[in-house]
Amino acid sequence: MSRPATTTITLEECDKHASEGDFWVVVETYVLDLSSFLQHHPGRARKIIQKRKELGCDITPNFLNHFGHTVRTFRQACQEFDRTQEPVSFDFQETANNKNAPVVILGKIGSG
Ligand code: HEM
Repeated sequence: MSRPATTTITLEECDKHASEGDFWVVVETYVLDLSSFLQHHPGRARKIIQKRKELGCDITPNFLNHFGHTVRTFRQACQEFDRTQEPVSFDFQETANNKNAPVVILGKIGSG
């Protein structure tokens, strides 16, 4: 069964969102909007920006080096996205008190 078009995003589209105020990355085919979260990343904004410059928008291997609880929080949000097929906004425990720093799963990489 095909997915609704709104949840399928091309790599080319993701590539365009590379500025600090408009910053998307891909982890395990999920497209994440980190525009709000970037400045609150516990490992500093520049770590993510630097990896994105080196690798392009898919930073999967680097994200998967994180603590287990960070990866688990991400995967739970992915499950919710798969269930609802709608964008999912979530907080990591490190930034949960700062409601201005959600990560949003916008969709999944596909051919459009
Ligand atoms: C979707 C959310 C996140 C993304 C996309 C992300 C991405 C990244 C990337 C690409 C790096 C660079 C790794 C490298 O240099 O190889 C990094 C480093 C780091 N991240 Fe995250 N991260 C996220 C969430 C978090 C959270 C929730 C924490 C809190 C536990 C965290 C803590 C760190 C720390 C401490 C480092 C620095 C490690 C070092 O000094 O080399 N990140 N992150």
